[in-house]
Amino acid sequence: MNIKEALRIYFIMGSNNCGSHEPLDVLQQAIDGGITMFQFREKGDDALTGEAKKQFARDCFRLCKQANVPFIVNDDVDLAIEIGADGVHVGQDDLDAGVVRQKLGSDKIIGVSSHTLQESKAAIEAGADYIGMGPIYATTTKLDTNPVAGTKAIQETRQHFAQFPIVAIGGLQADNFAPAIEAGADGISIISAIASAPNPKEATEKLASTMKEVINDA
Ligand SMILES: Nc1nc(C(F)(F)F)ncc1COP(=O)(O)OP(=O)(O)O
Ligand SMILES: [Mg+2]
Repeated sequence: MNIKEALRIYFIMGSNNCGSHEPLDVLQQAIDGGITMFQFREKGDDALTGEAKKQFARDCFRLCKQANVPFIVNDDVDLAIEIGADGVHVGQDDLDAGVVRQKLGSDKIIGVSSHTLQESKAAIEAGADYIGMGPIYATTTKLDTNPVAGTKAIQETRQHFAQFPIVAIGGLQADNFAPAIEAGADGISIISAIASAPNPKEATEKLASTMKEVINDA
């Protein structure tokens, strides 16, 4: 699979990001709207735990598998292994990427959050397949996020690693993500712009059509 293409419209969701919508319906609409990868991120207030979390993960994975959308699990490496997910995303405070690679093997996708060139270098050396960089803009989705970073860290990492897959994250919407791509990101990670949209399918279609224009201009 081409990781850079998978990163184009990378939807991240948990059951507590969907407001009054039914989470599995939101995911199906996002798939129908053209997301290119999905991250199962069940954490924070009112997040599911235990067997309910596992079952929700299996249900999401089934929808992604039917559509050939890669399914990534956030933080929970054991859950990813148990259900046979396509990969894992870990942050700086989660399990070390090198340990994750040992547990998952070479054929799974490992994503790592990075905020600086130093963290990017470490993630790449540890065997990451992509890095998530941000937050580009202020976000209310992740309460313990780092300060707003803008696109500077993406530019710095891109200058040192011309081809390494980078996805931007943090407060991204159809009308504001272009600078992240122009700075060198291969794609965008989205939570609330899809999960909280009145029509998640149309919101995804808008992001995908805008991405086509931006990528062609970049
Ligand atoms: N979940 C993420 N996904 C991405 C992705 F690259 F996929 F866009 N980038 C960054 C994060 C943030 O990861 P982390 O710092 O561990 O916080 P949390 O576990 O609360 O998400
Ligand atoms: Mg994490």
